Amino acid sequence: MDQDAAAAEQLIDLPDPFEGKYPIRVRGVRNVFGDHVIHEGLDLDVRRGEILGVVGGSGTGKSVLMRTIIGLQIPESGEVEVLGSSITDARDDEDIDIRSRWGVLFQGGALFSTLTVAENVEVPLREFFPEISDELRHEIARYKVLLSGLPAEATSKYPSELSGGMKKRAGLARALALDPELLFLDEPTAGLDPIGAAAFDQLILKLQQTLDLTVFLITHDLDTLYEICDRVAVIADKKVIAVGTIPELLALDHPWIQEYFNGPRGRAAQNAQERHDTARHEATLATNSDVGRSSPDPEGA
Ligand SMILES: Nc1ncnc2c1ncn2[C@@H]1O[C@H](COP(=O)(O)OP(=O)(O)OP(=O)(O)O)[C@@H](O)[C@H]1O
Repeated sequence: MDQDAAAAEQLIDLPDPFEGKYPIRVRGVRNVFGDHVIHEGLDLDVRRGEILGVVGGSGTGKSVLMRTIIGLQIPESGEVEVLGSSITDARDDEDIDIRSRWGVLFQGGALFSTLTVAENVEVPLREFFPEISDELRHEIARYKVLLSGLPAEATSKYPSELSGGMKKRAGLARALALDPELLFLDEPTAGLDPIGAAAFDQLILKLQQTLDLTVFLITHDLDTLYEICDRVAVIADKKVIAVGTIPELLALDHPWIQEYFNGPRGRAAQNAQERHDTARHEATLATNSDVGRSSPDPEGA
């Protein structure tokens, strides 16, 4: 090999500088438990500022993938890069630095049962910012609880005193404690009634827009996918077999994708979404025509 070719190969081998477009990049991940292969050659890019829904049949490895991305599961091979830093190669201090830039809502909330809601929210603040005063830490926790849609009284309640929906909101408040750039949500609407689930969807959407979050959202909830996800990643056959908008996925002829989105529940969610879109459109038209009626006539007629 001549010198130029060797130099070119070296350049190609250099890692891409992090330009912020893909805060999460997963390449060739293989996860195995015993002789059970969960992921084989799994790739995924998550775009900055999107809500990415992650779907797949039960046991296909959605939670294992999330745990791999946040460094709780070490893959047998492959690479995971978050915010430009390798998770798979991270030294301890780097790892801690990156951990403070994401928030996680685990299935079931994973709240400490012996701590109040506010104390739960304070846990990451104590860990990453031990220098801040008690007063400021209490104030931040209270603010995050309110931001998550809980009443102020909830701060002093214990998890056992909360409904399922309130527990999710408390878990969300804790996930938001450090003003994260990335939010990981594992089945956030599971176990909520349809009204509670829809409200939680809207809360996630509002927070994502207000706080400029990138959201990795594992769900089985078709309404959530239609209502708030920008794109959806489908896990099947041990890898991400497709990523795209729902119309893009519907154009694929993979049997699981077709059954999922075009089965009875998928069609019901699609119809519900169409009805919502029509209602929103009509409401916008009605508001605009009201505004038109009450506005002064620009021509002075
Ligand atoms: N620590 C572990 N040890 C052994 N097996 C595990 C471990 N964690 C997960 N698994 C197995 O890996 C597979 C994928 O699990 P995972 O929880 O990621 O599935 P999932 O797609 O999130 O499923 P669900 O939709 O039902 O929550 C399952 O068969 C599970 O039993």
